[in-house]
Formats: sequence, structure tokens, C-alpha cells
Amino acid sequence: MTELEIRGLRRRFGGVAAVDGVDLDVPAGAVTALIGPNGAGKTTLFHCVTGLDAADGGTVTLGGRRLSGLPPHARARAGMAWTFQRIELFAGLTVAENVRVGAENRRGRPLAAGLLGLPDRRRGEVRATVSAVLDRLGLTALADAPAGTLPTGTMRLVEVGRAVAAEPSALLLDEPASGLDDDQIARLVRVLRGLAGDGMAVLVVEHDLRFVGAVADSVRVMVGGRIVLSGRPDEVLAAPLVREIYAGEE
Ligand SMILES: Nc1ncnc2c1ncn2[C@@H]1O[C@H](COP(=O)(O)OP(=O)(O)OP(=O)(O)O)[C@@H](O)[C@H]1O
Repeated sequence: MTELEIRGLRRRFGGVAAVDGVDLDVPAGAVTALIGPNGAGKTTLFHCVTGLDAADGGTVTLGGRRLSGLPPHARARAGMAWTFQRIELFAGLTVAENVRVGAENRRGRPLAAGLLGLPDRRRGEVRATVSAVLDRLGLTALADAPAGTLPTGTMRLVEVGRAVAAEPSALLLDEPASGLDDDQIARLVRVLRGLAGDGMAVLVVEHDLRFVGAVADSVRVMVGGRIVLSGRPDEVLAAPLVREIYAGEE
């Protein structure tokens, strides 16, 4: 079942059609990967889907609800969570506190409720979510470490944790494997496969093809603002076009 549906999405910057009429279905219960060369329009697409940038045309639908035109916080409340290429953690907060921000931001639970003080039962729920997410990401031992002091790969995992703690129906990750060591990549693959197994719709934009091959159920290739190829990872990653795009990177 398609959880996140993108239809005819367009975004121009002057003469450049950065996203040029993209249709993309991101099904629940699967990991979908979006790959392509630098400048293909992947990040622009991502920003238009999350509402950080305004598309010039097309629609974004989540669980049957049309989100086009809504600001990012409304899309988050509707069940979308994401991380960006640039890490955006609260550096002065601990790992657990960063993840708690995500848990308090769950669907239908605006952040203000967290600031105003949660009723005991909800506070308990938030604590349980934070602890489950830390455990899932292998971050329990670092729960009290200030996020700003961590190596890049670990910070990225904390960001994924914060997004996951919001219990989204669709999770979008822009280059989540960047800066991760091999163990962390293996951990991230397990985490994302587990989330998809629980029914989440996961979309990753990624350059690391080994990671894509290990994590994705299906792969889309974007070139010049359009999706030019899609299929199973083994088929797509072996395609001459993809070999050509990524030549010299392996
Ligand atoms: N704010 C902007 N203003 C003008 N042009 C932009 C802007 N953002 C992106 N572009 C252009 O849109 C095109 C797509 O860029 P985008 O960053 O989306 O590609 P990408 O596939 O994410 O690349 P990368 O893999 O390097 O992140 C490029 O030609 C880029 O120069």
C-alpha cells in the first residue's frame, strides 16, 4: 500500500528544472532508495516533499491526506519525519533529550504539550519510547552524553533516533549513511529494515551504493530532475547507467 504518494512534482530555479515532474510511490512496509548524480534534484525533491521548499506544481499525499502547500510542522503532525544532509541536533542537549524532542513531537502532539508538562501517563509513554529508540539504535550507553560532542556518524544515528521517536508513518532520510563507520552502517540497515518490517514507509536518498543494496527493497534513479529508472536493487545497481554515474566511486 502506498503511504507517501508524489505526483507530478515540479520545482524550477530560474532556468533549471531541478525537479521536473516526478511521480514516486513510497509504500508502507518497505525501504525505497533514491539515487542519482550530484545535482540530479534529489535534495530539492526531498525539501518539496517535507514542505521546506515550495513546489511549483504537483501533489504530495500521505496516508491518503493531501499535504501540498502545508508547512513542515503540519506535515510532521500528519505523520512524516525526516533528517537532512546537514546534521541539525540540539548540540547542548544530551542524546536522550534530543530523542525525547522527537517522542514529544509525535503525531497530534505538538511540542507545546511537552513544554507545558505532560500528564504522568504520557510522560511515562515518552520515557518508554525514548528508551526503546535508544536501544534500537545502540545508543543507550550514550544517553547522557551531550550530542554536540559526538563523532559525526553517531550524531547522524541520534538524528535518525529523534525522527523515529516521532513514530512517523513515513520516514525520509537524506544521506543517512554519510560519516558512519561499517558497524554503524550495519546497525542502520538493521534499524531501517526493522522499521519497514513494522509497517513504516521509508525513503532514503543515498550515495553509498553498498548501503542502498543492503537496505532497499526498491531503487529509483533520478537524473536531471526526473526518475529515469526504477526496480529491484540488484537490477538497478547493475544497470549500465548506474555503473556509469557511480564509476570511480567504488
Ligand atoms: N536554492 C537554489 N537555487 C538555485 N538553484 C538550486 C537551488 N537548489 C538547488 N538548485 C539547483 O537544482 C539542481 C538540483 O540540485 P539538488 O541539490 O536538488 O541535487 P541533488 O541531487 O540533491 O545533488 P547532491 O547529490 O549533490 O545533493 C542543481 O542544478 C542545483 O544547482
